[in-house]
Amino acid sequence: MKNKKLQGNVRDAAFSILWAVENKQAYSNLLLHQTIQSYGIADKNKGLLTEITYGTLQHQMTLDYYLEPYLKGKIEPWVKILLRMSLYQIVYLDRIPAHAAVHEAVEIAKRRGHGGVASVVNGVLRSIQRSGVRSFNTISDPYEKVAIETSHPVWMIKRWAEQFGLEKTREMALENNKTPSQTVRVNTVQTTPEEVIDMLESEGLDAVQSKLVPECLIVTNGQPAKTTTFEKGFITIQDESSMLPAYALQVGPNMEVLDMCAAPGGKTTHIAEKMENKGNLFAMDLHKHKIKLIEENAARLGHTVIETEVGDGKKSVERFGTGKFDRILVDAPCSGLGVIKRKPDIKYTKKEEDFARLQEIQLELLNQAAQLLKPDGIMVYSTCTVDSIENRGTAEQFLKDHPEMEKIQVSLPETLGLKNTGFVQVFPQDFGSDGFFIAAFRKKATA
Ligand SMILES: C[S@@+](CC[C@H](N)C(=O)[O-])C[C@H]1O[C@@H](n2cnc3c(N)ncnc32)[C@H](O)[C@@H]1O
Repeated sequence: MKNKKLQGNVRDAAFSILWAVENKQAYSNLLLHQTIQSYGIADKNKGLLTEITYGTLQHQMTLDYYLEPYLKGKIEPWVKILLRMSLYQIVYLDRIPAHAAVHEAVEIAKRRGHGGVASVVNGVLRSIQRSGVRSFNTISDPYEKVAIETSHPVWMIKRWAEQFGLEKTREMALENNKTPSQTVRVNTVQTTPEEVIDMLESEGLDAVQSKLVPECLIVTNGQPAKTTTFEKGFITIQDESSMLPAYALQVGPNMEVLDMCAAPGGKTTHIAEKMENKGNLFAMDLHKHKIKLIEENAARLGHTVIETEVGDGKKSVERFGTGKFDRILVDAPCSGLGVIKRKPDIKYTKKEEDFARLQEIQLELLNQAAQLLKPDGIMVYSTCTVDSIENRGTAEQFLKDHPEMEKIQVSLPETLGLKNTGFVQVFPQDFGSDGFFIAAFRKKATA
């Protein structure tokens, strides 16, 4: 393939991202920002670029299923990517006329390859356009059918089906292919939701208060990260589910608090707000470059209560000693299966063998947290995944290993209306937010 980039061209930019995701294991969300800059994509076209890139990734296996009958013989990998993204536009984007998608595909094929490739691309796309896409009804295996229909690997569908049932799995997988909503958290130390709605409106954005978490606003139009309201520290960009751990922690002013896996600081800054910026809040993370992000966020929001610390949570007793904290959040590294809607490439890069290793790390971090906690102190374990082994499995194993700890009800905003059975698993389809897990523990006063 010739590496002929066409400045300002949305489809060429989308193609280059999809190529890098498939061949260089690049992350689509990071690459999208870089590509917008390097291609000089106009503001009015950024939405379309995002839609084509994420949409193609989200529906990749379905698109391959549609393409398969037309791809006789060997086809170069880059041509397949071009076909996928063009077919995505034809099948899923009503506002793009099919002839425009085919025309753009042919132009890219000519520029990056040659006339022969362009005529194959033209032929395949026009044939599918004429005959329509094939049905899923011929797939007899029920797991494979859901996997192809929703574009998730078969092992993932089987694993979820065993844990939650096939119907719930299908609902979740379909939800994962929707566009995520944009939510922001109001910095309640500085302002109120009503004031922020007015500020955002005066900058041309539309926002409404969420019915679930009181300090959460849903932005229905515009880019909140580009506003003065954001720059001045009145809001944080955060998914609504990620706002729940600070509630579960039952944290208040003048406490000694540790956020053990803190970067980039979304939850640290929320905890600081619940502490009314009074007390001591240590924000630890293993990676130095990520610590900088916490510091930038804290400075922007005006949170002076936060002290950052590069360190390994697995060695935090060495650092802090035992019985030091009133509250500890362990927002642990996890498989991230709850955020597929935002990072569709996770579906294809995760491997089932990653899971056992993750539970080991999670248990090591929780084991340290238990020792760091004061008697009667509360710790919260959270993940952004939907997997019973890492979630309930890790939480139950932790309780077995630590008789000095007891499970407590997860404290949540009442507006959420979640039936609280001790551990809370939010599914992506419950509220349209990320999939998330929360468990809360208290150290027995006699411990
Ligand atoms: C789920 S993310 C945390 C997100 C963060 N709490 C927020 O809300 O913005 C998990 C974090 O754990 C960090 N991490 C991984 N292993 C760690 C360890 N052994 N000790 C401390 N932090 C670790 C990663 O660098 C990553 O930033």
